[in-house]
Amino acid sequence: MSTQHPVRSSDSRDADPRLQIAELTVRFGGLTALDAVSFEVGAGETVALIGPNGAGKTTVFNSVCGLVKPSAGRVTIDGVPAPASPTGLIRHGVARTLQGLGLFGGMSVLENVLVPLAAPGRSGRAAGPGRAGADAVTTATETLRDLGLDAEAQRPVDSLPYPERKRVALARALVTQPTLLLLDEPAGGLGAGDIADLSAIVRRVAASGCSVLLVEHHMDFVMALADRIAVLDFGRVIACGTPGEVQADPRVEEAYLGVEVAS
Ligand SMILES: Nc1ncnc2c1ncn2[C@@H]1O[C@H](COP(=O)(O)OP(=O)(O)OP(=O)(O)O)[C@@H](O)[C@H]1O
Repeated sequence: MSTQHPVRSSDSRDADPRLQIAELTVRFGGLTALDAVSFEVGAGETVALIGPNGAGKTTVFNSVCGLVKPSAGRVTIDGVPAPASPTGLIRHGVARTLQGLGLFGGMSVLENVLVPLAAPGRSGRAAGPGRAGADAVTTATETLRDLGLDAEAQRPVDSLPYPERKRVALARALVTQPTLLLLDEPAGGLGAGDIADLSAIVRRVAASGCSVLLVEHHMDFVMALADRIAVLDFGRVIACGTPGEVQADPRVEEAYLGVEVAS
C-alpha cells in the first residue's frame, strides 16, 4: 500500500480514469482542508473515502462538484476539468446525493425524481432539454421501479419513512444515468436490512459501468462494498488500497479505526 498515490486497481480499465484528483489542495483562509490529495476512480470502480470528522471528505466532494475552488491541483472527469455548474455536471455524467437528502418535501416522489430531468441534459442521455415530458416520466418511473419505489410514486415525499426518502434521493441521482455517482453517507441512519438493499443497488450500478465515490462512516458497509479505499486525515491521504490493505494499516487504525498502535 502507498500513501499520496492514485487509488487504482492494477487491471485499470480506462486510459483516462473516470475521476482523477491530482495534488488537490484547498485552503480556507489559514486552514488547509486538503493537502495535495491524489486518487483516481476508474470506470465501474467503487472507491470509498473515509476518515475522521473534519478530515476533508466533504471538501473533496465539493471540489469535484465545483462548489469549492482548488488552491492548487486539479480535478478531471474523463480527462477534462470538472464542470462548475449543476447542469454542467449532469451533462458530464456526474450525480451526487447529499447527507441532508435535499428533497422537496411537499412534492411527490415522482416530482422529486423528475427535477434533474428538467435541467439541460447530456446529448444521447435520457436527461435533456426536450425530455421533461412523457419521456422523462417514463425514465423516472423506470428508475423508481428499479429501486422498488414505484408504488410510492404519487405520495408526498415527506410522508415516507427515512429509509425510503433516502432511496428517493438515490433515485433522483440515478435518473440522470450518471457515469460518476457521488454518495455522501448513503448508509447513515439505515438499519441492517436497508443497508443490505443499498449494497445490492450500488453493486448493480457499478456493474453497469458507473463509477462510484462514496463517503461513509459505516465501516462494515464500506469494507464489503468498496474496491478501493482512500483514508483522509487532516486533509492528507494517509493510506489507500483494498479494504484488506487499509484495514491492516496501522496508520489507519491509529487515525481512524481507533486501535492504538505501538510507535
Ligand atoms: N467553507 C468552509 N470554510 C472554512 N472552513 C471549512 C469550510 N468547509 C470546511 N471547512 C473546514 O475544512 C475541514 C474539512 O472539512 P470537511 O467538511 O471537508 O470534513 P469531513 O471529513 O467531511 O468531516 P465530516 O465527517 O464531519 O463531515 C474542517 O476543518 C472544516 O471545519
